[in-house]
Amino acid sequence: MSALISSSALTVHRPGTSEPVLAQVDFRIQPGEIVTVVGPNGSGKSSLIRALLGHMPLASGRVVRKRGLRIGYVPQRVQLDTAIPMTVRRFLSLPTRVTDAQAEAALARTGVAGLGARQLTQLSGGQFQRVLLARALLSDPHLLVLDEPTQGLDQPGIVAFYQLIEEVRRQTGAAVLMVSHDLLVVMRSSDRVVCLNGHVCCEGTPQHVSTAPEYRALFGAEAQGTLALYRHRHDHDHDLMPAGAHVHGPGCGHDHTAPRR
Ligand SMILES: Nc1ncnc2c1ncn2[C@@H]1O[C@H](COP(=O)(O)OP(=O)(O)OP(=O)(O)O)[C@@H](O)[C@H]1O
Repeated sequence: MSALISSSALTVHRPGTSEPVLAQVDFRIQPGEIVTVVGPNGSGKSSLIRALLGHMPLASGRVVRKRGLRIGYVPQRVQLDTAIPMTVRRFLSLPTRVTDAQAEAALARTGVAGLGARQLTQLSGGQFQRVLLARALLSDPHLLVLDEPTQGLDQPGIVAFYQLIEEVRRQTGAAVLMVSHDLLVVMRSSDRVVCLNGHVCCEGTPQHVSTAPEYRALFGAEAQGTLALYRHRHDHDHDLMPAGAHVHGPGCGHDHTAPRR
């Protein structure tokens, strides 16, 4: 299966800096995959997204986007000019005009049906994120790209938004590339995680990344929480079997050094 976007040895500089913001990044995302990029502030996550989308020049390396690739992009920040009133319906027709039926269907799909007449400035943070997602879906994308889509949401709002992303993937088959700081939710919802700090520190399944020393060094105490998630995702019960006698199911791979439940 050919990748939707791939990069090899991608290196980018920011204006006025001599050190690369990102160095030698090899990356790929396949159709239907959910890939999340994590990393500390300033580690180059947004730069990677922008370079992959062709929104910033490469210092060296290569990016290949599949021919005819349709991308739905939800940027990290949207500047709303509060002096210019704009309804959700009108916003959905920017930059490409859509019919009322298309607009309403997109809002329904992201759980904000009936908000078309509302002013953008009157939406809650969670509603606004869903409207942004609805707009990104209007182009029927092969790939959804979301840069910190849950910023400013509370924990239930974050969980609900990720559930929505998984639902959208199920319904549309679109791949999803995300930047996120919500480590626990990321680990539950992604197929693959890329841990970045100017270069790729580690990558792989959430289970692999959460146990990688590089990830634990970067995220410290927070990493313990995601590790615990896997230590408790056993496929058998220790209490029912004598010590050492249990059998692992495929992919269980839990840590025997962890305290037993
Ligand atoms: N417009 C810009 N001009 C110059 N340097 C920039 C610009 N935008 C970002 N940088 C620098 O590039 C580096 C990487 O920034 P980037 O926004 O890619 O990181 P990030 O991992 O997405 O950070 P965050 O988690 O804080 O959003 C940082 O050192 C930042 O200061």
